[in-house]
Amino acid sequence: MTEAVIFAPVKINLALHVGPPRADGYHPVDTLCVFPMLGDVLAYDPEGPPGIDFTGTFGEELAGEGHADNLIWRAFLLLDLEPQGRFLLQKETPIASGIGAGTADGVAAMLLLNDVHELGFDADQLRRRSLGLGADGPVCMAGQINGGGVIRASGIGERITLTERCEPEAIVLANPGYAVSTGEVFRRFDAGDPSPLTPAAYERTGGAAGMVHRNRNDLLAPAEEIEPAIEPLIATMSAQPGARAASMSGSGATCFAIHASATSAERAARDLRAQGFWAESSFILPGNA
Ligand SMILES: C[C@@](CO)(OP(=O)(O)O)[C@H](O)COP(=O)(O)OP(=O)(O)OC[C@H]1O[C@@H](n2ccc(N)nc2=O)[C@H](O)[C@@H]1O
Ligand SMILES: Nc1ncnc2c1ncn2[C@@H]1O[C@H](COP(=O)(O)OP(=O)(O)O)[C@@H](O)[C@H]1O
Repeated sequence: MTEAVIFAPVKINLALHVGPPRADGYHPVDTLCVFPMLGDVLAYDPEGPPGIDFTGTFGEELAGEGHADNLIWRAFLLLDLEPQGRFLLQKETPIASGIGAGTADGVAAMLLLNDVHELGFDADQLRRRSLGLGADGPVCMAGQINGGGVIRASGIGERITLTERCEPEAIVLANPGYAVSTGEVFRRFDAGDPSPLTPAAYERTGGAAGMVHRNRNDLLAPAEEIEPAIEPLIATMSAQPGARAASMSGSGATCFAIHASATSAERAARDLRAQGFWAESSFILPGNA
């Protein structure tokens, strides 16, 4: 068998409405996600010695954690497959940063294993099993299978209620350089005595920027309590020439801005890097459906 390679795009929550916790502690959400052409690259050699090698800008950070704890390795368990073979992860995305990159790596591993070992799981089965990667599993699986587009998820993230093509708009991502724990952000959200969940507004009018303007990220305020650099970063990104809307993704601390053109997005990312942020510009993947 030959080595197989897959790209694992990150997830951006254009909208993230959250309700008070359920009895099991998990929170109901209604979220609209898109997938920029930014992410990690995962290769798999089914005949290599068992394990994961790490490379790329953020590879070293993960190498210390060992392969058994990596979401990539969990893919074997979720597909009822005996762990085998060697992965190479080119890690180009910040860890624990609200863009579901670890989850996307796990999803990519599930897709590779399903393909290489001809396991025969269909899209529905893969989506259901991907919940074992975390609440973000199904939305990341749906996004990767669809090649992007707008994916809407509810429940705690397991119910995919919309999959639609979108425009390949220019986008900038920036991170202040601190990992923010998702669990801790949700705990702070609870301390704010949350109101019942309000559904996110979805209309194509105004594209991705319209979806940001019509909605909220309910985790922004609690994330900001943990990482005060978030609000000023959003303000900076909103004020950059060509920016049409800016917000924070997921539980943070990665922020994003939708841009009028690739040129303004590239310039904005360059300026943010010069200010010391991790920043990249790209396009939103339009998707197949
Ligand atoms: C906030 C979101 C928005 O897309 O994204 P990220 O910030 O992680 O990218 C997700 O809901 C995160 O999904 P994920 O990161 O997979 O969460 P999990 O590993 O399942 O859970 C991490 C922690 O968040 C809490 N959690 C997660 C999802 C949810 N709907 N309610 C929760 O209360 C869990 O209680 C747990 O303590
Ligand atoms: N392949 C992976 N990439 C990133 N983080 C991973 C991976 N596997 C396991 N993790 C663990 O998952 C946690 C958060 O993952 P990540 O998806 O990056 O967060 P977020 O959804 O907030 O962007 C980290 O604490 C990290 O230790």
